[in-house]
Amino acid sequence: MTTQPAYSHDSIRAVIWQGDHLRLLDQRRLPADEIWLDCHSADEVAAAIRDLVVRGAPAIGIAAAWGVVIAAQRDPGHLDAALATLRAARPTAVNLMWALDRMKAAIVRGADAAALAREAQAIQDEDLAANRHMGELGAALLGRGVGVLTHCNTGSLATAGFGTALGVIRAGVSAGRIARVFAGETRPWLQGARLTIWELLRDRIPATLVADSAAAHLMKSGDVQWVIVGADRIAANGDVANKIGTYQLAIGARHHGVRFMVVAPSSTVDMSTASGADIEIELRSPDELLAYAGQRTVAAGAQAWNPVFDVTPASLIDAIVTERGVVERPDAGRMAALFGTAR
Ligand SMILES: CSC[C@H]1O[C@H](OP(=O)(O)O)[C@H](O)[C@@H]1O
Repeated sequence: MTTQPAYSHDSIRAVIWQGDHLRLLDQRRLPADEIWLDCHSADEVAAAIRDLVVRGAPAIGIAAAWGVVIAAQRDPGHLDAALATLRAARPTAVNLMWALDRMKAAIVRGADAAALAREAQAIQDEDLAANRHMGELGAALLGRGVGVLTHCNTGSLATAGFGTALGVIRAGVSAGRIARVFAGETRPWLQGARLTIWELLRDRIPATLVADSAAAHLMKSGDVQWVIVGADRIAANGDVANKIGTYQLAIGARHHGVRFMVVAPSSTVDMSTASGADIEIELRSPDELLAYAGQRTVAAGAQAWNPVFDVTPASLIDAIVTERGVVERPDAGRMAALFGTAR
């Protein structure tokens, strides 16, 4: 008798091509409401990326690729303008630029709207396959019965499905390697509290929410052996830009002897960026900090600084897991051995 896992793994699809427009699960409204937003132009797709209707590095690259298809169907004379608008939507996640470069290369080869749709579908399908493979590779590193802490949301909502760091967690739970999952709430936008917990509950994977500020205390307790996170851009020397708060998790992990894993497809690796110092960090509106659920929580007149990513130096990372393989103790030489010297 085979035992079926109690979880469905990747039943969530947040980016759905409808043949002539793009349907996005509105991540601003989760978990309270499951509302879909239809985009009928590249401008609408760019706005959806900018406003975090769709977010997560691979997912915004996939959405942007479909945005190019919409432009090719409706306004083929202005494809360069559509590419530029989509490219400007968010600055840090390199998957966006990677996907648009790939669509641009297809345009240069003479692709029509139908051929561009095949390219966008390939980008989406390859991401799902990469996630499944990374899940196996990452889970194999874990040991047995471990506790893990993750940050932000790196699951089906952030990708074509299954997820990057959350894919490793799904695979690790399936294989019986993970005993406990903790998710940081991920202030200020609460991707961990709102999205990761929602995804894990749908898969019937028990998870415990912790305040971001509880992470060091949790590591000290001994309940966590691995921190597992995603990435928005990985530089040639192995430095990793990821959701704000990742850097302090890596510092805490090293201090407490907790291992630190980054999981991302090769589309997140940017060998043309030498180090994390060269990565543009997105600054978002102070209002994301000054208000909560639409209600102002900070005294009028206060200022706020809201960088939404930080850079974890390669020296604090034990393993970078990609679909091409694992880079342990990453540095420029080990990265070049797997990814070459430039993309
Ligand atoms: C699967 S990568 C997800 C990645 O994207 C997040 O950022 P955001 O929610 O602002 O798009 C975060 O950095 C995650 O690690």
